[in-house]
Amino acid sequence: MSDNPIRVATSHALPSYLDPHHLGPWEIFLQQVDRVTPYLGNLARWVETLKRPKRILVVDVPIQMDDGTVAHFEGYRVQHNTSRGPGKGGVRYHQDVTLSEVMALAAWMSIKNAAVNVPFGGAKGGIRVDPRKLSLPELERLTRRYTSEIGIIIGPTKDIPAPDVNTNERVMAWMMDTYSMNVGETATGVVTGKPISLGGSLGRHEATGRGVYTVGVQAARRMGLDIAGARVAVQGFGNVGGIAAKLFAEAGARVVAVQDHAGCVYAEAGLDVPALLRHAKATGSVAGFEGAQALPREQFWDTPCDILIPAALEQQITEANAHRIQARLIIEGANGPTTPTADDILNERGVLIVPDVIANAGGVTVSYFEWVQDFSSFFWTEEEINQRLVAVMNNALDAVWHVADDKGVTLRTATFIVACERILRARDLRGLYP
Ligand SMILES: NC(=O)C1=CN([C@@H]2O[C@H](COP(=O)(O)OP(=O)(O)OC[C@H]3O[C@@H](n4cnc5c(N)ncnc54)[C@H](O)[C@@H]3O)[C@@H](O)[C@H]2O)C=CC1
Ligand SMILES: O=C(O)CCC(=O)C(=O)O
Repeated sequence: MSDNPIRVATSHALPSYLDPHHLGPWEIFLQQVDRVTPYLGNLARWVETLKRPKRILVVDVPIQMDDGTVAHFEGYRVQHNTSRGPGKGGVRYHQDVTLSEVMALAAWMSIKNAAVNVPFGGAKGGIRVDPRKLSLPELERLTRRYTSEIGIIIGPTKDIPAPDVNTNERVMAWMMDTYSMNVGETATGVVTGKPISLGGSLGRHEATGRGVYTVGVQAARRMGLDIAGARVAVQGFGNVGGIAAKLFAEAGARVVAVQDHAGCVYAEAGLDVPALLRHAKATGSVAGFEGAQALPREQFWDTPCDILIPAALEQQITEANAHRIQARLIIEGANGPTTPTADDILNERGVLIVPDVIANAGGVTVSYFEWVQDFSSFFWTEEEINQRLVAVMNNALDAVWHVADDKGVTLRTATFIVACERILRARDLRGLYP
């Protein structure tokens, strides 16, 4: 950190574009920053930087529907912080997406990218739409129009989108194609999570779930919890939850409960995860899976288990259900699944939480590998990717574990300490103009 005595005026006022009564996940992020501030030393003078996204773009996305009418959707791209490199983070399609939610998701990307030390800032995007209600051509038109609208701020060296909830390789291919058409050259590096034949990376599809599994195994080992035979409950059975469940089952764990948006299934002896994945792919949900007991969705939180993996949406573990959770270890596959109050309850109960900003960083880590491969046009084997991924995840977890032990804080606060120091040191070194 420089000794230059820059004085930064601080103001705790919320940005005027937010409704103070409906801050949602952004409020959680602000509380997490407040918790870490006392540990930041002189860098704390820059902390307000984290409480204000660098850039916010809200776009109208009009498309022609199949019946000839024109529908308008609200889209967002938020670049939270770019002190350490271009913005990086996924794009979510969901009917409940809001600006404050995308702000929080972008901010968690800044923390996550710094925690695993990939050279990116944090960004995130979203469209307020229920994609299940669109036909495939409507979804393509929506994606292409959205990409054109945010095209003024994204780019391979500016901000690089990727998949998130309800987006996938196909959506990334459309985004890449639209951006490329608009700039007049094929720009594979503008998005990651692409199909392999379009500059995608081997291992990216599985990377987030593999990262969740990798840190889960490490954390379990440190707690003396055997993965073989451990009971695992998973909320969300998409890209992250589905693959994490598969890897835990392959390692001999019993995946006893899975809940998704439409149902919850339970089997004390362990679910047949490959069969459940086939069922969910064919029907769109785990609901109706034969060979398992159907539970009311809310009962998911009471299921006897050793490891809980929330891998759906934010604010799922709250003060209302934190007391009911029976797991000893929670590995956050989702972004922001635990509210700060629930965090405190679980910590007091001795439940170990591997926070989202480490646990689900495997996806962006392999996105970084994809971006590097696209720039060099030289592609690595899946074995190389997975080895590098496991090394990054293990090193990051080791580092934050050490900080947590050293300072007597939770893994979440330790991860925020490591990440905020990296971001704010970069900010400090860059200085202000003039
Ligand atoms: N895809 C990726 O590479 C990464 C995703 N994440 C996070 O992981 C979480 C899941 O993302 P993906 O697996 O990619 O999404 P996805 O769209 O592939 O799957 C989402 C899953 O969550 C379920 N779900 C949705 N609403 C639910 C609800 N109210 N209750 C229970 N289940 C519900 C869906 O049924 C589906 O099974 C999100 O928080 C996302 O931000 C984090 C890092 C990277
Ligand atoms: O792969 C990426 O760039 C970001 C994935 C993402 O959105 C996330 O980690 O939450």
